[in-house]
Amino acid sequence: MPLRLSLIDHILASLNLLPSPLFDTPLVPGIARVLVTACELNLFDTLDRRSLTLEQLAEHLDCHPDGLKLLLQVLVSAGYIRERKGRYRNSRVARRWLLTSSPFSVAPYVIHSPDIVDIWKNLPAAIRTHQPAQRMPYEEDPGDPEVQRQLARHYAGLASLASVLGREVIYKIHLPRGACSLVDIGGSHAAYSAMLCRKYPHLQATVLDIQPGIDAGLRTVEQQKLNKQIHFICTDLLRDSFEQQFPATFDAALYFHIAHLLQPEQNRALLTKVIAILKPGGQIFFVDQIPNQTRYSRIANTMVQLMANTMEIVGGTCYPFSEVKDWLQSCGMEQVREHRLLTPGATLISARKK
Ligand SMILES: C[S@@+](CC[C@H](N)C(=O)[O-])C[C@H]1O[C@@H](n2cnc3c(N)ncnc32)[C@H](O)[C@@H]1O
Repeated sequence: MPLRLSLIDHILASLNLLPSPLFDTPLVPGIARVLVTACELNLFDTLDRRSLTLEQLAEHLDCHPDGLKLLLQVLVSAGYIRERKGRYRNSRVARRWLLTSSPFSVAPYVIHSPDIVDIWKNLPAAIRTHQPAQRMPYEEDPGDPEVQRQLARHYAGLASLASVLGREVIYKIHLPRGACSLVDIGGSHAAYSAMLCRKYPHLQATVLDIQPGIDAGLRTVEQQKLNKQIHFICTDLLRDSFEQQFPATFDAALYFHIAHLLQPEQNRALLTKVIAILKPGGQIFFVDQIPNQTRYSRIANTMVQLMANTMEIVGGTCYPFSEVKDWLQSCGMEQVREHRLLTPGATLISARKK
């Protein structure tokens, strides 16, 4: 965790004797920038399974030792690096969450996070006007090399998030016996489809997305050798008709992290199209940041609140369970259930077509 308070810090802060707002800024954004820099330098992978002296590490990373030492001091204070007798090694947190070799690595999401921070420069405008202050990255010109780099960071970040959240979500998804077809709405990197295809080896998944998302998904499919099970269709979810393209034959649909991008009427319209291509008895699985889900996790609530602020800037928001349930029921779904997840900030909702 970036801010690790000592007992004395904690007591003084709870007595309101410390200027706590100065921890939130500039201290936390400063630690965040240090962490992003360390990931971009590949510092944690360089320390994988070994400890190095400052000079050795500086040589590997092509850095000046005096500059690197300042970065390392913050990483040690923040708990990402340990230092003993002049040698540096990864902490437990870094080994589990930041190493490329770890199945739980969120390093690509850390590297993508400055793109999210950049959106927040438009927060005052969005708060004042309650209108989108900038476009979603998907609406930018995909031919622009800077947009291509940003989207590549975005999809890599989302795929790494899937490696953490996906295990829990996929464990909770139970497809009916004999289910063989899945449609993954805006599934891009295809990481969730890939996990479900491994859980259900007879499943055929169809991922619908724009071309840059599909390019990310094709890399997943190639790495995991799932090209016989996962297929892609380039489509505009909002504008294109589904029924002409697909017969109503899907056993299940994933609607993961799509709702927060859209306005309520757009969600209703898209869900209507998705549900129309499900078989009777077919299931939809919906994952998103749902407000007010937990009283016990302040982190989870703050993450959802920040996501709602971020989405407000680009024309979306986070929706409560009652609203999602209403959309699903009005589109002909029943048995709408929410499933709490341990991973903070996400909720799974499932429903069945009548
Ligand atoms: C927030 S991402 C979610 C990706 C994935 N489902 C997940 O949970 O990680 C939203 C996805 O919707 C796709 N998308 C956004 N607008 C779209 C549109 N109009 N047509 C097709 N795909 C779209 C994006 O490319 C992206 O893959």
